[in-house]
Amino acid sequence: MAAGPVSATLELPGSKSITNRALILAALADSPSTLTGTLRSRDTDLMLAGLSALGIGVDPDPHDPTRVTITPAPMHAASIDCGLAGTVMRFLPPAAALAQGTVIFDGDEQARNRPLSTILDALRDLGVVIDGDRLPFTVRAHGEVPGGTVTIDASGSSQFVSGLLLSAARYRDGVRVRHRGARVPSMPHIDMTVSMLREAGVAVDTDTPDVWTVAPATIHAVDRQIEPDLSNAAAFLAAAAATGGRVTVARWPQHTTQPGAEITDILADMGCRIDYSDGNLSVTGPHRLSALTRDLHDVGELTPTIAALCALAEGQSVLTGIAHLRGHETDRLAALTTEITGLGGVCEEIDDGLRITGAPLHGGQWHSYADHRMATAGALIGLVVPGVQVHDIATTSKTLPDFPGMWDEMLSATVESH
Ligand SMILES: O=C(O)C1=C[C@@H](OP(=O)(O)O)[C@@H](O)[C@H](O)C1
Ligand SMILES: C=C(OP(=O)(O)O)C(=O)O
Repeated sequence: MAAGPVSATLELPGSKSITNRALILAALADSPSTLTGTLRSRDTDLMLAGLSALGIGVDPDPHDPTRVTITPAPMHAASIDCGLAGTVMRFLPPAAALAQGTVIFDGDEQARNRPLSTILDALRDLGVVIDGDRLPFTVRAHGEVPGGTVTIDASGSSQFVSGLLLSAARYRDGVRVRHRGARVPSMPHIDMTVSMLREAGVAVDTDTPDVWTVAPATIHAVDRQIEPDLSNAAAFLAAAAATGGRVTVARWPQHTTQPGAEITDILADMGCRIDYSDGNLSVTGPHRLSALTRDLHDVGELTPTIAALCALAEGQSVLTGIAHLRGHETDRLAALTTEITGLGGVCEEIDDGLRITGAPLHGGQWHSYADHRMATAGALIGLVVPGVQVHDIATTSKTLPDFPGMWDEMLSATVESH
């Protein structure tokens, strides 16, 4: 529990989404790249380990592990652990298809349920030989991929499109991806992919909606400074919202492709005040949070944080556009419903989202389902509800290994300021 309204200033480590894109692009580039401020967490370390297993040079600075030099090299046979990371299981196979040899992919037991066949079928259509439709699967690579046009239904995950585009310039004929189906979620994450490809000198045609075309091209090395992870920042900003306190996140980018930036708009809708000055973003929580009715289709990964706040808000919230969260780290709609209800809250699953009505909550167990964002959502509720026990808080190491330390730091800064 927080001793009162939280009051803290924090620095967040690098963005998971930018780090894992930058690593793939650096591995496929024409010369070495140095990435500064990379996220070092389970998801990004699995990406580093996967690239290294394929033969790519991976050299963290011994004095600063967030500064990593990636040296492209011919890729060879390897065994790769994807853990539970969507960005590894969907971004690495298209790159591994350019190796010379057999590449075996596996991951956590729970990762075997995550949707994957869409991108594996797409790779088959582009000329890659793959055994299997989900983890574990094997890519039988022979150094070249023909490429071409492929039609997929990406309504289950934007990462199917991003994964194909990131390696497309290295395929013989490039790649044109056409989406056919219900709308693609997390579209800003695809825009992030396109923008990073363009920064690496790769032309991407996005003139036709739901069609992305990458011509064969050299991927140029880019030395990047990775921005702080704004989706991870969201949990800390939400702490200000939940307690009526004030949290400042330093180095908040003025312009960003990270969808997590939308948290400010969402918190403002719930009654928070947002201030931005000199690169610092501050959120001040209201006395009582207002309910929220919102389509979260573009920012699905913020859902656990927002749902936790809705459980604490006054009135009925309706979160829509997030049916695809059933294929995230866990079925997040079911998990949030079970855990919020377990603390006496009112939460029900609807077709494409959640309906949550603010109600007095009581203490109890909050299960994390190996999902980093479920764990942080439980911690958030535990700030204002006595006796909430979050199981397996260590699962936050997926994208923020020091979450428990940073959370404690935020709370101790709060006590000092009272
Ligand atoms: O490309 C990315 O970096 C991501 C895309 C989104 O995936 P979905 O489109 O599967 O939601 C997001 O939820 C995930 O956390 C990261
Ligand atoms: C959905 C998420 O992760 P992944 O990259 O594993 O899909 C997430 O971080 O909320």
